[in-house]
Amino acid sequence: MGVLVDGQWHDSWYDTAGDGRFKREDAAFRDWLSADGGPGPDGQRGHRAEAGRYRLYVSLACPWAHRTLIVRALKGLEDLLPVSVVHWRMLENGWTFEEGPGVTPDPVMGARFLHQLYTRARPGMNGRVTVPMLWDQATDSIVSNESSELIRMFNSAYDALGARPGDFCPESLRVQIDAVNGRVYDAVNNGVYRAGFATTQDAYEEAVRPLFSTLDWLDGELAQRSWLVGDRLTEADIRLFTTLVRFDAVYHGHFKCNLRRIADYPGLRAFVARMMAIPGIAATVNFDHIKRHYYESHRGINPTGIVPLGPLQPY
Ligand SMILES: N[C@@H](CCC(=O)N[C@@H](CS)C(=O)NCC(=O)O)C(=O)O
Repeated sequence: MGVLVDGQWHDSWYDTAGDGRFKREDAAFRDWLSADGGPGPDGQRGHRAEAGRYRLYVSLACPWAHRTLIVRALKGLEDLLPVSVVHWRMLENGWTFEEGPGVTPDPVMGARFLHQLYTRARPGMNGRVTVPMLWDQATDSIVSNESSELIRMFNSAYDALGARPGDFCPESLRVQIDAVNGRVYDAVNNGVYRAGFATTQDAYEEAVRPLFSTLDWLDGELAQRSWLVGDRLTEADIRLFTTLVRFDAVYHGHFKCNLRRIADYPGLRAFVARMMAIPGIAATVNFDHIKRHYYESHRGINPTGIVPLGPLQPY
């Protein structure tokens, strides 16, 4: 794990010095992919969607990258938007393309490390090298490395190029979707990381308590209806799912989020099963990469790198 400083790679762990709290850095690349190359909703620089022009870099372990893989699958973008998968283990060189089951080599520059693509796009780059990342082969640069924005782009950018119909963030539900996303992001998606990477007892408890009160609330909501917003699958469900599906396998043990398991919540458990049954979604879930990434990469939390055998049947 490391960070780029003036374009040079430095091996370093997250800085929680001071109050013991993990703080997530904002994504560095925030351009927009659109059908006509026009600007994004907040005036971001636009890139025109074209078949085969872009490449999505993901880790199958990463819940943020997983969002983008799900929207890609639901929208049927497999032939329009190729994917490169990094190795699950993220140590002193960050994400790599080391050979391994499910890992795909980088065709853009034969990179060994993902940080080489980041410095190719921005030679003096400062900041973290993260997945997901969308590469533009025409401009030889990065469009975006922010998953919440990438899934909104994929939702419509390829519609005129043969994407499967489907709107996972309809205008009429957007205010509700944003409200649920905000709550789920703070307490659940990022909450598990704030618990796992905390380096003081207070910082840990400050993350775990709202995490479980939010899971209690979500369980109640999903006991009454199938989806979080309206009566259809939306982006809010996809964003919740990628954390829940990892929860019992890694967050419960490795990140010490162990007041309850998702298997103990009838509403949440049924929700994960419902998501897994949607055609295309189960194929985006790789428990081998998920478990091995967390337990083998975070040596400060799990120094031996031993990967637990359970749970027997995650889903
Ligand atoms: N805001 C980003 C966060 C992405 C992120 O933190 N990805 C993790 C993997 S789960 C990563 O690449 N971490 C490497 C690092 O922080 O150095 C997004 O949602 O796209």
